[in-house]
Amino acid sequence: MNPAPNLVLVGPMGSGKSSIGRRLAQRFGLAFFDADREIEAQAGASIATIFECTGEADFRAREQIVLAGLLAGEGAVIATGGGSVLDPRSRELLHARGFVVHLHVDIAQQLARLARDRSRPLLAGGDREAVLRRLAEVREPLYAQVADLRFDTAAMGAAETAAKLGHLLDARWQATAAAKTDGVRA
Ligand SMILES: Nc1ncnc2c1ncn2[C@@H]1O[C@H](COP(=O)(O)OP(=O)(O)OP(=O)(O)O)[C@@H](O)[C@H]1O
Ligand SMILES: O=C(O)C1=C[C@@H](O)[C@@H](O)[C@H](O)C1
Ligand SMILES: [Mg+2]
Repeated sequence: MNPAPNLVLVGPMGSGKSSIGRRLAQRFGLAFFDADREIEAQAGASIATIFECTGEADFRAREQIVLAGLLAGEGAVIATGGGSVLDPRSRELLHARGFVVHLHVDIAQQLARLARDRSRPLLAGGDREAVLRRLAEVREPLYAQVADLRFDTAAMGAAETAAKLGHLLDARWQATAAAKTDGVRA
């Protein structure tokens, strides 16, 4: 059984990890952390600048360290970055320290949701659809590997997704967390 000290959202860019995570934290009265924003705060630079100046490998190293730090805590909702599952150490920690929800979205929806976005460096050059397909091929099995629950967000807006997922988690995660963690606001 998963001790589930944290509620963690994984999934591809535009699946709603940040927007849904913030709403779920409000619903459950828990702290909210967005790993991408924590990386930026620690680096004193935007993700785009990190990619540009020190490269993706440096970003991934930072991502692993930040995620490990967040997962060491308890009682939080954590929105991960889309590539957080690439690192095997992160996958192990996600499994050990979180009730992990895989937010699923199809590529057409991703393209629509991110159409105006200019902050994600992996989408900065050229054929966005091809990039998203390539990322999905590698990552979808990894999201599935770490997930306790898969939730399809395709047909819903952000508020409805958060409400429906929150309701599902009342039974699935909240009960587990309340029974299994000591002193955690659950
Ligand atoms: N279920 C949803 N329905 C409609 N729009 C959504 C939904 N979830 C998120 N969005 C919108 O899609 C955009 C991207 O969402 P968000 O930033 O939460 O994705 P993310 O999974 O955190 O991406 P990343 O991995 O790049 O951090 C935002 O503008 C958000 O409002
Ligand atoms: O899917 C990815 O690899 C990324 C997703 C974002 O959350 C950021 O972590 C960054 O833009 C890279
Ligand atoms: Mg995000």
